[in-house]
Parts: sequence; structure tokens; C-alpha cells
Amino acid sequence: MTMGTHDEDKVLLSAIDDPEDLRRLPLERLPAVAQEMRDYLVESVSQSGGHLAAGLGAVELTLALHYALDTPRDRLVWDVGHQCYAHKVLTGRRSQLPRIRQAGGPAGFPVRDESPYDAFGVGHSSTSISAALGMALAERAGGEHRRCAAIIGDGGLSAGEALEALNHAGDVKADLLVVLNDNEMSISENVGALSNYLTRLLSEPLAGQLRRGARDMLRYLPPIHELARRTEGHVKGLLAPATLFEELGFHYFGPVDGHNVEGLVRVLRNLRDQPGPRLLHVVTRKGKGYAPAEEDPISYHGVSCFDPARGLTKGTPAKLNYTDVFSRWICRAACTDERVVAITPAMREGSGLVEYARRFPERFFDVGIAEQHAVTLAAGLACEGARPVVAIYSTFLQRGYDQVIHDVALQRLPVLFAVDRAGIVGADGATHQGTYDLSYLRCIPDLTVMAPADEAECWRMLATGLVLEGASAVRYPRGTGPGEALPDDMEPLPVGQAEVRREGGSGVALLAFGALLPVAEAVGEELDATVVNMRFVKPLDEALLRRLAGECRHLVTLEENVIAGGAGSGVAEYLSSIGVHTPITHLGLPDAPVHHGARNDILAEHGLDRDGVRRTVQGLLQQS
Ligand SMILES: Cc1ncc(C[n+]2csc(CCOP(=O)(O)OP(=O)(O)O)c2C)c(N)n1
Ligand SMILES: CC(=O)[C@@H](O)[C@H](O)COP(=O)(O)O
Ligand SMILES: [Mg+2]
Repeated sequence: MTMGTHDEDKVLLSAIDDPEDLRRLPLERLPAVAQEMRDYLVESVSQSGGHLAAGLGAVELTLALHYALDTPRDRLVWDVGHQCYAHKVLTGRRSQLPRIRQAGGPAGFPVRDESPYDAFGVGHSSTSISAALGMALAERAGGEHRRCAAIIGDGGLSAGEALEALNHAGDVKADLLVVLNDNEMSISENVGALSNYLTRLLSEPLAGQLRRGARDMLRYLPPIHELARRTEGHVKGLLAPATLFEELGFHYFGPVDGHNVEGLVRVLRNLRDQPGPRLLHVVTRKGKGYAPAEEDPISYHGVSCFDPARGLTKGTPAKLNYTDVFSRWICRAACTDERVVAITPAMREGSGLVEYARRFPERFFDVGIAEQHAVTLAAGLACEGARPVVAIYSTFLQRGYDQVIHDVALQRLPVLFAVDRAGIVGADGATHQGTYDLSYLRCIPDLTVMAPADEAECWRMLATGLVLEGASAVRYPRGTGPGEALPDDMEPLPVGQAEVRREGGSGVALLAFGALLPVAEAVGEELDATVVNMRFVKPLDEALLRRLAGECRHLVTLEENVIAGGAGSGVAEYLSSIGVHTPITHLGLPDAPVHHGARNDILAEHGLDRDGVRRTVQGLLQQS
């Protein structure tokens, strides 16, 4: 473990309140700042939890960018933003870092409202080049003379959006700097042909040197300068092939050592005022400087609290969470049905596919950060008789939305979406809440949408999706549920059939979709309300709804989704379509971003905990 500096030496970081303070330091002091920063990140994140390994790898790069550029006037656009902790420390948020991702503390990602240094809000990957290009083009039109830089990882570069932006930037010749932070890792090992290409660039730096040598050589031949400028590309091409980035219209520089902060500053100073699109290829190590994270960057990508002296330790095996249930189910499904194929867009660990990938490598596809491709790939596989399962977080499925409609649902293909992290995810905050999927999925024709109330039901719903003729989605939350045992068979559920858990006498029926069922049951017991586990968001159990609407004075729908267009809206639409107007109260999330904090606190804040639901139902009972 490299935890180098002694307390008495720690004077530099605490003296930096903003990047101006950093820029006043002599260049040769930056390595010491980097060391302190690294120590501080390990100490702080070990107490708060959060994203660690990417940030450790980007310490020197962050310092160098703020040192060489004139932030916040110059724009730094971070990709994903999970590596931004050093940036937050340098930009006036050092003392708040211990509360990162907690309610009232700083967000875990750059947020425009949080600081003028957070040039662009982020959390989902591969947006940085597009956003920085937009800024650069606006700058060109407005004449502000600010520099714009996108800092993107090798994983982030695998996404279509990033490649679309490179394609555009190279064409419009914007004054844009793209810094490629290449650590050869996504969350897991980076994948794909582009990743292999970057590795070749790293292993063949000689080619880059030959190219630079050719350029320098030609620059110093004044009489033939113009000819040389025009033929430079050809001569270099003889010496070494152009990089892909040059073919796309970028000037390519690198690879350079991303942990040599002084060298980085010099390179950035050279590049910062050159015109046109430039790409600086920086080589870093994920987890740099903290040995356990360097050795196991996957585990240290995102961490909960740990003792830095010991590193992450394996605790006693916890109760299975929903991801574990999916993990077991998909292995079981693959054993019983050889048509099963699993696809992840770069979330092997988070989606519970590690064991599956080990056991069924031929039927496992990590496609990189490529949600759109993941969905359409599944569609293609389904066309040929496979039973594809796309394991995807609710928030990231947003990026593959057109593909769900156009490539899967309209073609009536049997793709199963295992939608993890549905509902409140907690610490990752507004960019990652899985609170839209019920609204955006239930409007898609012929898509069956299921929301389990416990782990066994999740298993059964996955089994149901696997045997349906059309597309389906099972959306389940982050973390554990209320159940214990899992089924040991693959019996499906009857589609569109809800389960009445309790018949009450109060005239109120609580219709719970998914994870809020236990809350509904507790309140139902207290206030003698009918309680239904709705199970299916689409198709709804229409017969049951007709009965309850006839018998009850008031219906209450509960869902961990935005109210707008959600499951409760589906209930209201159905009843109104048949001319039934029993009053309905919708409990769910508001039409506003839900920020970071503990899931239970957020639920309570929005009246979705037991007290909140009780208050609502009591209010209804008093009215009647
Ligand atoms: C659209 C989208 N899909 C998936 C993710 C989850 N995710 C967060 S970081 C990450 C890996 C990013 O790799 P890279 O850009 O190389 O950054 P590194 O962590 O290596 O620094 C992934 C897949 C995301 N944030 N956004
Ligand atoms: C930055 C990012 O998008 C992921 O690292 C995400 O934070 C993972 O979330 P989970 O911790 O829920 O897997
Ligand atoms: Mg990477």
C-alpha cells in the first residue's frame, strides 16, 4: 500500500481552495499534491463509500488539467463522472467529500448546480465528447475564447454516442481537446475491437514516435515548408500508418504517461491552444497508488466503507439480493434451455453475470457500453431462435429505448429484459434512479411488464418471461427483498393475474406494484384495507380491477416509479376507459429529479414508507 505522506507534510492540499491556488504552486510541487490527494481520496472514500479506483487513476490528470487550463472559464467535461472526486476536492469541496453521495452532501458525479467547475452534469457514460463539442461550437459562434476539453475513458469510448461525436468533431474541425484516459478497464476488463486497437497503440508507441519524428523533421525544412505540410501525411503514412483518430480528423498525441503530472502539464500546455480537434492519449492505471485497488480494480470500482489498512474484506455471506436471484436464475435457465443467451452492456458484475459468464462463455456477450447494440443484438439472436436475456440497469435501458420498441417489440421477438436497479438506487442519485421504466415500458405494444414483490416472485417472473412468445421485462430493485427461499423449478406465473393478499373492510384497496407490497401489507393490516400484489403492470388484471372498483370507495396505487405515466396511471386509464370513476390516489415519485441519499429516507420523504402510506390512507378514511 502506498500511503506515503506524514501528517506534518500535509499542507499543500488543505491550502488549495480552488484551482487558482493550485496554479500558484510551482510545477515541481504537483507530485506532492498528487500524493496527498491520493491519500485523502483513500481515507475519505473508505469512510463514505463511493467510486474509488477510477478516481485514483485520474489524480495526476485532474491536477494537470486544472493547472494547464483556466478553469472554470475553460470547460472540463468529465465522462461518466465517477472519477471526479479529485476535481471536487480541488474546486472547493474538499471538506464536503466525507459526505459524498449522502443526502445534503456532494453528488458522486459532476452536477451543474453544485459548482461552476462542473461544466456538464453526468453519470451515464460517453456523453462528454458531444457536450464538449457543443460547447466548442458555441464558443466558436460566441467568441468567448474558452477552451473545451472532454475527458473520456477507454470504456466510455466504446459507446456509439462517443463515436458519433468523434465523427462529427473531426468533420467540423472544432477547437476541441479530447483526453482519452486509457486504463484498459471498463468496470470489468474493457472489451471490443476498439479496445484491442487501443492496446495495440500502447504496445506500438514506436509508430507514434516515428510519426512525431516525421512531423518535426518536415517542420524544419523552410524552403519546402508548404510542400512538406501538404505531403506530411503521406510521408508519415510511409513511416507508420495513421491512427484511427487521425483518419477521423483529429490530431493524435500520445500515448503519454498519465501519472507523470509535470509531463502532463507540459503536454497540455503545448496542446491547449492548437486549433482543431486534438486527441491526447493518456495511459493510466486504475486504482493507482493504493495497492489493493491496483491489484483488483474491479472490486474497487465502487466500494462501501472499508479499513484502508486491510482493504476490502469478505464478510459473512449476506442474504441473497435481487441481483443474486437473477444470477442463480440465469444459470439455471441456461442449464435447462440451451437457447438461453445472456447479454450485458458492460455490467457483468453489477448485473450478476460473473458466474454465468464463467460457466457459459459461449452464450455470454459483454458488448461494452453499448446499450442500443445490446438490445438489437438480442433482437437478431431472437430472430434465429435464441432466447436472449438482456441484463440491464433500469437507468441504462433508457439509452436503448428506441431499440426496445423498434427492434424488439414491433417485431414481436421473445427478448427478456432483466431490469435491475429499478426504483430508488440511493447513493448514485438523480442520474441513476430507476424510476422511469414503468412509464416508458408500459406504453410499448405487446411488451409484458412485471414487478416482483419478493425474490421468489422475481424468479417466477423471469421464468414467465422466458416462455412468453413476445418481449417482456421484469424490473426489480437494488438490494434485498423481504423473502427467503427461492423456487426450485421454472414454473411460470399466469400472465396478467394479480394476487389478493388481504380482503379488508374499510372500503380502501391498496394496489401495490413490486417492492412496496410489504408497506402496503403493513398498512392494510393496521387500517383494514384490501391489499393486492398487482404483479403485472402490463397486462393488468382487469377483472380484479373491475371488481375492486365496484366494491371499494377508494383505490390507492403504490409504485417505486414516477407517478407520471406509471403503473397507477395504467389502472386509472383502464378504469376510465370502461366508464368506471372510483376515486384513485397514486403514490409514487414526483415529477422532479430524485437526488442522492439513502433509499429508505428517500421513500419516507415521498410518503412511500409505512408512516407516509398510513397517513394517506387515514386521510382517505376520514374523508369517507
Ligand atoms: C450508459 C452507461 N452505461 C453503463 C454505465 C456504467 N459504468 C459506469 S463507469 C463504467 C466503466 C467506464 O469505463 P471507463 O470509461 O474506461 O472509465 P474507468 O472506470 O476505466 O476510468 C461503466 C460501464 C454508465 N455509467 N453509463
Ligand atoms: C458509475 C456507474 O454508473 C456505476 O459504477 C454505478 O454506480 C454502479 O452502480 P451499482 O453500485 O448499483 O452497481
Ligand atoms: Mg477505463
